[in-house]
Amino acid sequence: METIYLNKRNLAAYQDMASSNVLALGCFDGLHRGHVKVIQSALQVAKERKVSLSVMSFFPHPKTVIGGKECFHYLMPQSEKEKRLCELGVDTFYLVEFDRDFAGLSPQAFIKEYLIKLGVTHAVAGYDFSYGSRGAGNMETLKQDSGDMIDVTTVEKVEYKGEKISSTRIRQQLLDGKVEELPYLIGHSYEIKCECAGFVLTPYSNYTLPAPGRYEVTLKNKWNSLQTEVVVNEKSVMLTSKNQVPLWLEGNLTIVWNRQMRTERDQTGEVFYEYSTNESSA
Ligand SMILES: Cc1cc2nc3c(=O)[nH]c(=O)nc-3n(C[C@H](O)[C@H](O)[C@H](O)COP(=O)(O)O)c2cc1C
Ligand SMILES: Nc1ncnc2c1ncn2[C@@H]1O[C@H](COP(=O)(O)OP(=O)(O)OP(=O)(O)O)[C@@H](O)[C@H]1O
Repeated sequence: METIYLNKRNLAAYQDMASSNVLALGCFDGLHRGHVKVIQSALQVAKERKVSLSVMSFFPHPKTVIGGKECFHYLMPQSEKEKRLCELGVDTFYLVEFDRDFAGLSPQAFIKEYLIKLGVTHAVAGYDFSYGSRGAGNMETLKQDSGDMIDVTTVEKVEYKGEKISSTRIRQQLLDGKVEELPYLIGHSYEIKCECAGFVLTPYSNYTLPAPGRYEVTLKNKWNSLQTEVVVNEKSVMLTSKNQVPLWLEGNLTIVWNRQMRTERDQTGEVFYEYSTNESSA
């Protein structure tokens, strides 16, 4: 998979090199089940049409530019998104620089300069995708904005428990410490890559830590895995003292968040921990 960091300065050069492709559109932070459905739908169209599959995403997240949100909780760094998109069969990943100039493009200008001139013949996105200044363009206007040059597939809402699966919902679940339910939203447990030194696990940037508390997790690298307990503080994760720390834990690790543990007190007032029981099923 080729990743192209696209901006107004290099756009013309990539337009010159463009060939026919199917494009999936959106931010895709966390690559949850709704996102995967969009990309799989686009892959199917690309196979039918025998053309390549592209994904166009925006960085930084539009909400940080439009909404002025300085502290934004990303679910995954771009490097992780690239890895997952490659596994999903994407040939070209356009990461467009989202700045105020870009946000001000009219819907028609965006479709012409960033889709038609980049060889897009079919666009795929979810039912709620929007584009162009003030988010005025949507899935109903896309074909018309392209002067009928681009066909459109709209993916219907993917839900869990009657509500849309969204990156916002996943962020909220993490901030509430409810990691047990995330496999139903993401398709697998939430994972964070980190650096382990002694008892301290320091997450790399652009992940969202679950709320402070105690969790049952799986720690893994390429060769080993260990089911254990950790305590989350403001910015770091600590192995609990009862852990025997095997040597292989030092260095790069992935934390797989399995479930939060509840704090309980026995009759003498002594604190102990139990697995939370509010697990849900699909
Ligand atoms: C060219 C362009 C201009 C945009 N301008 C705005 C804007 O002015 N206001 C806004 O809220 N969102 C704007 N957006 C962001 C979209 O509303 C939307 O968040 C983005 O296309 C990503 O889609 P997604 O949120 O479905 O992933 C713009 C998007 C594009 C592609
Ligand atoms: N649950 C869903 N069902 C179908 N399509 C979806 C779903 N969630 C997102 N999409 C589509 O996936 C693409 C990426 O969407 P986006 O990054 O805005 O995800 P999101 O989960 O809605 O994010 P946020 O909560 O930050 O708005 C868009 O085309 C969007 O319409």
